[in-house]
Amino acid sequence: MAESPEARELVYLVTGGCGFLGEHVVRMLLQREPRLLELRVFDLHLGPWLEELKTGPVQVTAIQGDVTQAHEVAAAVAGAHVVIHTAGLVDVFGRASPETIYEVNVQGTKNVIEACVQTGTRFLVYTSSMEVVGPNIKGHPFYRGDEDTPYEAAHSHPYPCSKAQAEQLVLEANGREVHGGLPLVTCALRPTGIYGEGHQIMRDFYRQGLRLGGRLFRAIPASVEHGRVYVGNVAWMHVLAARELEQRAALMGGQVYFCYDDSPYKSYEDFNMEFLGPCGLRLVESRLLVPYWLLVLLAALNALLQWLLRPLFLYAPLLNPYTLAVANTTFTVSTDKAQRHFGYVPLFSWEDSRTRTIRWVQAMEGSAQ
Ligand SMILES: NC(=O)c1ccc[n+]([C@@H]2O[C@H](COP(=O)([O-])OP(=O)(O)OC[C@H]3O[C@@H](n4cnc5c(N)ncnc54)[C@H](O)[C@@H]3O)[C@@H](O)[C@H]2O)c1
Ligand SMILES: CC(C)CCC[C@@H](C)[C@H]1CC[C@H]2[C@@H]3[C@H](O)C=C4C[C@@H](O)CC[C@]4(C)[C@H]3CC[C@]12C
Repeated sequence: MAESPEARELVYLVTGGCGFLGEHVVRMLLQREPRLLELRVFDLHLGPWLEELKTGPVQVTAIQGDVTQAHEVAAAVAGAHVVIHTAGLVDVFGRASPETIYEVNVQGTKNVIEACVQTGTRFLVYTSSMEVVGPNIKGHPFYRGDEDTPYEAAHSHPYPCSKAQAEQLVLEANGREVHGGLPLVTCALRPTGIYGEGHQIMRDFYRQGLRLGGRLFRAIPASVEHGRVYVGNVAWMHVLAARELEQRAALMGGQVYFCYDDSPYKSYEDFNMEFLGPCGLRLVESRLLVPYWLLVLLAALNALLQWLLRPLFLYAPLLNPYTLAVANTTFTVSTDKAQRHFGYVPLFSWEDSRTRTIRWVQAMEGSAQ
């Protein structure tokens, strides 16, 4: 006898659903959550691509809203079974003020939690970050660690500080009584550096390489490992975690999970070359040309210029003391906690992830291909 299709009855809300990760989560939910009845996509800026999703069997509701506005969040959350909170201000380049970063990342997360409590939504998955742990300001390496590896998480930059505070709020909210009397169940997912279709920084590196005549110059020693994870696998992990939170509330509630897959351990630049190489760029060894002390000096100069020029215009290059420290400190994870707790196995192999990302770079406007 053919299996009867599962009833469509669940309402999901994805905050930040039009961002790099958010779009992948939205598309993954539509493909892989058969019980979905309505999908609410909440974002400050709605993408035109949402329109094409509105013709399928799931009701896709686009909500233009701001997570810092408690009433807008509460209205969007009301009646949802599950919230996946990916909205955030990802800024390590000094584009936004520290106050704005806290307002969006911390106050925004408080608003999401309070909305769940007030309206009776029981399941909340939060997109945290590896940066909640490190690299720390002391530059200590974190070499293929897991969720229990001891590490001194000392931060000073507003972005990791805000993500750490928000994650803490989400974990503390686990077990709170929501409207209707049942407990809230929360968990936090911590991606390392996400890559894949739509990754703005990969786009920036590619364009920079084209401007430099097809070359990029190595700044970070090849021996420094930087954790990377494919966006499709991060999205899949969110979908699975959200699905399993109800059945495995006692095990998963209040837990953190690193996001991982089979992407190889490499330096930030060598990893990028896995995609940019096949698209015509090459990485020039430049250790003698650009010694590390010069990079530190350039990064400090960029920070000074940013401060001096701020009254006139925003100068926010990729290289600053913080990004240099992150790129130059080994931080990689090796864990199977998500598999043990909720059956996560990467949906995309490394080969798939690589091929998809290369195709996306090749399709970019102005591509060398
Ligand atoms: N990109 C990475 O490598 C990475 C790694 C680890 C964790 N994360 C986390 O993943 C999440 C998504 O990151 P991303 O890389 O997709 O960033 P992104 O900037 O592409 O997406 C963030 C989305 O949030 C929305 N947003 C921002 N402020 C908002 C507000 N006030 N109200 C409503 N929506 C708002 C933006 O419009 C955007 O669509 C973030 O929480 C980030 O901290 C990202
Ligand atoms: C030294 C320069 C030549 C290279 C600069 C690269 C730099 C812009 C990159 C390196 C590492 C990147 C971060 C890392 O992948 C992880 C995260 C966590 C996530 O929560 C937000 C993005 C962030 C901070 C990446 C930003 C870009 C970084 C610093």
